Amino acid sequence: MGESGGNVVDKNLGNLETVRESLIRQEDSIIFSLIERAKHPINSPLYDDKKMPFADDSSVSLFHFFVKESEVLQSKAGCYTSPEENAFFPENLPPPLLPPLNSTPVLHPPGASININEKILNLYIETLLPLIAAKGDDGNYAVTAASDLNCLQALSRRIHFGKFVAEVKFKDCPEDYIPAIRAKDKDALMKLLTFESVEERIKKRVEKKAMIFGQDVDVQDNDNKGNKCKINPSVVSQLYGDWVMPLTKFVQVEYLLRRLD
Ligand SMILES: C=C(O[C@@H]1C=C(C(=O)O)C=C[C@H]1O)C(=O)O
Repeated sequence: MGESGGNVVDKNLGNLETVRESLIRQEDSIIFSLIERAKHPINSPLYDDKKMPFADDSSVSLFHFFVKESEVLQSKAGCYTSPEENAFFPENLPPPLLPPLNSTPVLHPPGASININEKILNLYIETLLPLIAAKGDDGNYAVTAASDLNCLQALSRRIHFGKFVAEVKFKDCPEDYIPAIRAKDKDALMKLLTFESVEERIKKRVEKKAMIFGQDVDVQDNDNKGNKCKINPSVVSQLYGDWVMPLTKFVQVEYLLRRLD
C-alpha cells in the first residue's frame, strides 16, 4: 500500500514543494509496477467474466475476484482509513479490526471522498495493458492479477493525490480560487492549477526513469546503450501526458468545487 514518501496524513500538509516531491517518488512506484506487469503477456482470460466461473459467484472474472477480495483484507487491516488510499470496490468493505490512529484530517471532508477508480480501472484494462504487455497467454493468471493490483493502486494513489495538491494550492492562494469555485467555473479552475512547464518536465523525467529502471544491468558492461528496455519509455511519457496528469487535474478540479461546501 501507500509509500508516497513523507506521509502527509498526520503531519501538516507542508507546501506545494513537499507535495510535488511525493508525486516524484510515486513515479518510481508506478514505473516499477509497470515493469513487473510487463513480465507477463496480456493473459486476457483473467479479465473475462465468462471464462473463469467461480463456485460462489459465476459472474465475475478472476481479476475482479482478486482485486475485491484483496481489498476486503486490506480494509480489515485498516488501509482505507488513510486518506491516500481509495478502494476499487468500496461498497460493503468490512471495517478495520484495529482502532484508528489519531490524526488531524488534512483534506476538506466533502472532497475527501472523491473516487474515480472506476474510470482508472477501465482505462487500465482497455488502454494501458495493451501498451505495456505483449499479446499472449502464459497461464499465470493469479500472479498477473497481483501485479495488476500493484499497478492499479500505484496509479490510483497518484491520481487521487490531486486532492492534496488542490488543498495546498487553495491554502496558498484562496483569493484566486474562491471566485472560480463560487462561479463553478471548471475551466477557470483548470487554468489556475495548471503549470505547463512542470508537466513537460514530468513527462521527460518519467521517460528517462523508465529507460534507466528498465535496463538490464551487467557488472562488466558500463555502457548500457543498446540495452532493450523492459517497458517502452515513450509509452510511460504518453501515459502521464494523456492520462495520469489529466486525471490528477480532474481530481483537483472536483476537489476544489467542493472546497467551500
Ligand atoms: C500536480 C500539479 O498540478 C498540475 C498537475 C500536474 C500533475 O498531475 O503532475 C502537474 C502540474 C500541474 O499542471 C502540480 O502543480 O504539481
